[in-house]
Formats: sequence, C-alpha cells, structure tokens
Amino acid sequence: MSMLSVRNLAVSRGGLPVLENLSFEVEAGQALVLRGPNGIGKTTLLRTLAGLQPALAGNVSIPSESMAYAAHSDGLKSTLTVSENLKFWAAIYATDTIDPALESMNLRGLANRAAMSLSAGQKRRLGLARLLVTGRPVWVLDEPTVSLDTASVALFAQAVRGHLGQGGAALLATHIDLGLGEARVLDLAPFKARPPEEGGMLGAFDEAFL
Ligand SMILES: Nc1ncnc2c1ncn2[C@@H]1O[C@H](COP(=O)(O)OP(=O)(O)OP(=O)(O)O)[C@@H](O)[C@H]1O
Repeated sequence: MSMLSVRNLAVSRGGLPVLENLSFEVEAGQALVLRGPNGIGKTTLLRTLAGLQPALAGNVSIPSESMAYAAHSDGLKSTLTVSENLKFWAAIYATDTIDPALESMNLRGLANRAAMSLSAGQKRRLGLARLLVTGRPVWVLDEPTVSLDTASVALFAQAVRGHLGQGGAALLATHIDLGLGEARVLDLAPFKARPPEEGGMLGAFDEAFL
C-alpha cells in the first residue's frame, strides 16, 4: 500500500526552481533515503511534502493526518521537562502512552529534566521520541541524526526499524549511513532543476508587458 506518492513534482526556494520531474512512492513498511550534495534541495522537498511551502508543479498524495515531520528546529517547549514535552504531544495527537517513546530514545534518566537544560544530542533524541507519540504512520525526517552520537544513531535506526515493522513508512534526508540495509536510496542529482535561461526569463518578463 502506498503511503506517500509523489508525481512529477517540482519544488522551489526563493522563487527559483530547485528540483523538478520528481516521482517516487513510499509503501507501508518501507524507508526511502534521499541523497544528494548540499544545496540540491532535500530540505526544500521535505518542507514541500510537509505542506510548509507550495509545490511549483506536480502532485503529492498522502492520507490526511498521517505525516509526522521533524526538521532542524525541534519545536520543544524549553521550560517543560522531557516527559512533560512528550505528554504535551501525546495530548495533541490523542495517543495514550509516552513510555515506549522514552524507552526507545533512552530518555528515562532525563525524564524530569527541563528541555532547555539538555545537550544538543539529548534535545535531538527528545525530538525523535516525539515521532513515536504522534502515532502517525509516515515519518518525514530532515537530517534526523544531527548531533547524535554513535549509540544514539543506532537507537534511532532501531526506532525506525520498529516503526517500519508496524507498517509505518519513513522518508529521510541524511548524509550518514544509518545502517538501515533495507532502506531504498533516491539520489536527487538527476532531478536538479535547470536554471532558467536568461533569454527565456527576459522573454517571459517582456511578455508580461505586451
Ligand atoms: N531562504 C532561502 N531563500 C532562497 N534560497 C534558499 C533559501 N534556503 C535555501 N535556499 C537555496 O535553495 C537550494 C536548496 O536548499 P536546501 O536547503 O533544500 O538543500 P539541501 O539539499 O537540504 O542542502 P543541505 O544538504 O546543505 O542541507 C539551495 O541552493 C539553497 O541555497
């Protein structure tokens, strides 16, 4: 069953096309890793899929309210403790327990610490634990392992594997090898948008005044 389907998508940043003619599907139980050099458009693509910016062209199909998106800004409530943060999200998503989330990202020992007092890696672990309490099947993750040490990367990979095992799906932009052998990899380089030709741009500009 396809959980996320992208057809002939074009995305832009700052008014310029970044990626175009992009089509892929992510099925239940599958992970797809997006690869490509800095600036190719991974973040732009994920932001577009998350509905944070409009697509230039094409189609994105995903069942409503099925996506959990996690990006660089962690969205944590700094004065709340780790467990209060997770309870806050559990209330929003109407899921019942935060225990598996605390467990999976090794946060039990930090449960009563205010989020603002956590290290960068610990904050990231809390941000990833949030995914589990959303109960949402499609995880869309932008550089999820930034700041994580080797042990935490392994925990995260295990959490993703568990999620896939329960019929979830994951789309991840990452530069590192997560050790998820089962993940498919999509290289975005072939979808890099060609810069508009200067003549063409001028033509379109002129046309607007004709
Ligand atoms: N706020 C912005 N305004 C205009 N252009 C931007 C903006 N942010 C990024 N860009 C440009 O959009 C393009 C795509 O950037 P994006 O952040 O999506 O790439 P990325 O593949 O995620 O890169 P990285 O691997 O470095 O995170 C880049 O050429 C970048 O310079």
